[in-house]
Amino acid sequence: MLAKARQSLRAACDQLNIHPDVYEELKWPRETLAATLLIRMDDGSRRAFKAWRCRYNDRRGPTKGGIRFHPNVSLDEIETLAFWMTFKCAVANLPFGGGKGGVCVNTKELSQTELERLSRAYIEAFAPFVGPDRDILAPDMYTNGIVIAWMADEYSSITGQASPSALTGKPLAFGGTVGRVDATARGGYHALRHLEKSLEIDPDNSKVAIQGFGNVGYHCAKLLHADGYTIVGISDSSGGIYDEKGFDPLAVMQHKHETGSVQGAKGHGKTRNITNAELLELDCDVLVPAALERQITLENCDRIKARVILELANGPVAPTADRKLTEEGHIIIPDILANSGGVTVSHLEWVQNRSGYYWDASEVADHLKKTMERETQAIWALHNEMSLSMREAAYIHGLRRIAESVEARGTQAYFDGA
Ligand SMILES: NC(=O)c1ccc[n+]([C@@H]2O[C@H](COP(=O)([O-])OP(=O)(O)OC[C@H]3O[C@@H](n4cnc5c(N)ncnc54)[C@H](O)[C@@H]3O)[C@@H](O)[C@H]2O)c1
Repeated sequence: MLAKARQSLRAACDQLNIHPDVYEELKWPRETLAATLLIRMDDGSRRAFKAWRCRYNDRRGPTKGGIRFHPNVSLDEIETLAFWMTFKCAVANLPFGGGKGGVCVNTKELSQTELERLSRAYIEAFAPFVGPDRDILAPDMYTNGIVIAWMADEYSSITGQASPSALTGKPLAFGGTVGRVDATARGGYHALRHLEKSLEIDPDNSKVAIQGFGNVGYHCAKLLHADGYTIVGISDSSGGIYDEKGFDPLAVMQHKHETGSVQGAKGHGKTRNITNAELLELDCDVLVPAALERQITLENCDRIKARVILELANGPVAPTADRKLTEEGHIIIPDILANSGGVTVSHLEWVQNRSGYYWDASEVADHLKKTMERETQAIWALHNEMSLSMREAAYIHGLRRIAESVEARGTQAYFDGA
């Protein structure tokens, strides 16, 4: 994945005439640390888990990015996600570079106490890498507020002082910010709403399918449902559900809490169970991938019917599929814009922790809305002016900002006296 991301970067640098120093800086991560976490399990046995933390680029500020707990986590995935974070932070104009971390683990096989030991072991292994001015951690797939609280607690124990700003996504009582829980979904929602007119979307007559019903997918469903969109399809790791007449996301979440799956939840009409593959191919206006990367590939992109794809997951559309879908007229609101609301509010958490002054919900919400609208508008304008896909426009928008920060430190032209 990183090799592919690098190819797109090369193309964008060439197209924009960006100084070669910039590509040279961005083609590899600045540093990646690997560790093996050894955990004592509840039955007394020992288990080893592979873990990574990557700081991709810190020209615009300390690196920032989530930690993913998933059985398929790999070095390539972590470095690619850190690359995307670098651009995402630049797209949102935050004073951060990009980072990412992960542990190869199926959290469903761990007890809560084992999960706590694993979370603390992660920080123990990577503490020298981390810090409010170095690398700031956050939640990602299968790492929630309590995991971050254990990590923040461990980090404070190691450093011997309260350092809440080294991790964001903390619970409110532990220095978290209001508005973080649904920030990623809300950011994507603002991006979509801002484009509704341009894309000729009428919420009251639009059908939405959402893949993934965790933090991001659930809150997105709630926000769009409240605006009149009909949520016709929802899925999680165990499969999906479809109802032409739509679902109430709250009722589906209640069902998931009770049974562990969205399957079996009832909608407003004739509900049926579907597979995750079918969910992506549903007849709908807006498709929201909010689970894993590479869900839409060359293999299934011909069967995608949604005109608009709002990428709340990171990298859900493979590059080859992205090209094909774009040529066919689908509009893809790319991940580095669509899901940047999470890191935007994480930045506010970091600011509040550092200043010791906490904002109220409306201040956070206003800031998020303004940021999303401003950056969405800029990217939409670039997309139109330069006849680019929205993804290309978003990368170029971020790349320009990163390039400025690299060039501010001097390029070959400066040293040649040109
Ligand atoms: N949480 C954030 O603030 C944030 C920020 C930016 C991007 N993202 C991205 O959004 C995506 C979802 O993150 P989240 O925080 O909601 O995670 P989460 O762990 O809360 O939820 C993930 C959901 O995806 C489902 N899922 C897992 N495998 C699946 C599969 N094969 N098919 C369908 N569904 C599957 C799970 O059942 C769960 O409902 C990830 O790609 C993440 O990187 C999250």
